[in-house]
Amino acid sequence: MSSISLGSAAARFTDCSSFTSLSSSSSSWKPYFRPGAIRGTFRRWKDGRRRGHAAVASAVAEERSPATDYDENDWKVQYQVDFERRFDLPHLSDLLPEFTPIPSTFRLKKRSPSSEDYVNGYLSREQYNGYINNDDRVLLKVIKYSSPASAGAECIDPDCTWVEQWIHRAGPRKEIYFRPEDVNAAIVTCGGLCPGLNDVIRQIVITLEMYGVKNIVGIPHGYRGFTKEEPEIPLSRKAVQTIHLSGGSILGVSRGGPAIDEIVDSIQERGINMLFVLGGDGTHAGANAIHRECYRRRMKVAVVGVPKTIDNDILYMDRTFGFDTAVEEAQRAINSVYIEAHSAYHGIGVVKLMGRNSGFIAMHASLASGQVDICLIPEDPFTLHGPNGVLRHLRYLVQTKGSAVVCVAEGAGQDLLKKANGTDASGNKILGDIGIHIVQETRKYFKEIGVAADVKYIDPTYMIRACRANAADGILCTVLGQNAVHGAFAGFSGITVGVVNTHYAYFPIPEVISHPRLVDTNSRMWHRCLTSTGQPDFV
Ligand SMILES: Nc1ncnc2c1ncn2[C@@H]1O[C@H](COP(=O)(O)OP(=O)(O)OP(=O)(O)O)[C@@H](O)[C@H]1O
Ligand SMILES: O=P(O)(O)OC[C@H]1O[C@](O)(CO)[C@@H](O)[C@@H]1O
Ligand SMILES: [Mg+2]
Repeated sequence: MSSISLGSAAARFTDCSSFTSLSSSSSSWKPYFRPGAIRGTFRRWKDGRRRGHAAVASAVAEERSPATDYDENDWKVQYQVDFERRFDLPHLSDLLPEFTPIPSTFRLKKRSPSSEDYVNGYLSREQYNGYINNDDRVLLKVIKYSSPASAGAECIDPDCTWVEQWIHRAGPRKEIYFRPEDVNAAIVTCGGLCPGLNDVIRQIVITLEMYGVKNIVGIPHGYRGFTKEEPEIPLSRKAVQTIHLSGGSILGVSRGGPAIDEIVDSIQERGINMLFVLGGDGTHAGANAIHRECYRRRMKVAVVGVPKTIDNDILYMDRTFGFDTAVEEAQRAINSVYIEAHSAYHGIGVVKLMGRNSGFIAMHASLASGQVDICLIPEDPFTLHGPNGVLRHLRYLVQTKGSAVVCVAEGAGQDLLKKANGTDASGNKILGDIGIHIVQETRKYFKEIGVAADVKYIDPTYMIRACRANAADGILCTVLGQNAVHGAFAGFSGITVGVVNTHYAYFPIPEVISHPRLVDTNSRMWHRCLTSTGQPDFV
């Protein structure tokens, strides 16, 4: 375990000279958040003291005015503080305030800065090397609603139609909380496979080495690798140089595994002080529990996640790595099933795609291919039988167009299947096979009505997941991997990294896994998909 000294948490927050109080400008602005407003609570109050947002929050909770600056606008402060508190990042110096940071060892420029490169104790702009300030924010959301009613719960003020939300920007900080020579970094990949896992592993290793880290290991087969018998896998730039050229994870994956206590015991015994966790919602729940247990034991361990899921079901992010590749591969399967169906007499092609809770892959692949007549997702219930059912529409399609293609997400229509399939080792519900069910019911239905139908079925799910990342995902993985390392060196723990409005941001883990991100069936995108397929309502 490393043990450099860290400074007070306040050292993380920088100059506040540009802060404008909320009330001083409140008459001229409507938004809940505006650039700088979120940062405001970290800054100087009217009494000249600096306080963090926690002080504002407790003052608001006690119905005191936190500072005269905030007097007239309690609802704004409350909402702002709530939002800001939710998205504030846990930092090791919150736990161990005695530690002070050191200048970053991550340099993009060849030349190290000399004393002339510093102005008032800070690196001059030229020497800044693209470092990110802890006060920098990325726009999560800005919406100008047409009426307060359509803004809904996001606007507390009855007149408000404007919502802005800002979150922490990812990237290298000019001060770091670990000496590279003290770092023992470990990487673990959990859950199911996903295109790009090797790309992220590779980039984490490369970036760690750029900071000067020598001790990097991989934990084999997910959290299961934290048992005593499992030896670590040594990692270096040389070892990972070409791993991104194939799919899967060189470390292996698994579901289930040891209890959090046992994992943290193992982290302690192995002396790991930076843990990079690649996985989905379950993995992140585990990562957060590990972070909290390390915190409880006062262990200086930075736990940083990188969300992995082809399902794209993580909140707030533009997309998760692997999703783009999955959509591209899914299109190939749709094209094959289309050709089969189109070439047969009264051909019906059914393709099942992944998507446990969320139909993003099915929706996007249907939109991309333009060959799908019926897209079925978990978020939009449907019936197979009856006058408004899928089967009646299939009959109409084969009799008018000659063929039809159905694209179904694996989590769709689970209410139509027999219940109680149990759970997997991680506690996830085992889904019934909706693809097979649709095929069987279609064959039965056409036989019963005496209309010929040639039903073909493709289940490409594991082929899609085992692919190597495409170019877009390759870039995403690279940037996420780098930012994961920057986050750990910056001293954050219990965080994860994602792309938001094309910028990269850090999130506290609980915020992104509070529930799965779902396709909004009132969204324009789902309506576009329905326009493209031409399917009616199936209820
Ligand atoms: N709530 C939880 N708390 C602690 N650990 C968890 C929790 N949920 C899952 N895990 C652990 O996280 C690991 C991965 O979980 P899971 O199998 O659900 O995959 P996932 O990360 O959600 O990825 P995928 O997208 O492939 O489903 C498992 O080892 C599991 O034991
Ligand atoms: O068969 P496995 O490995 O349990 O994984 C299946 C699950 O993994 C995912 O791809 C990712 O969560 C889901 O869509 C799917 O239900
Ligand atoms: Mg999951």
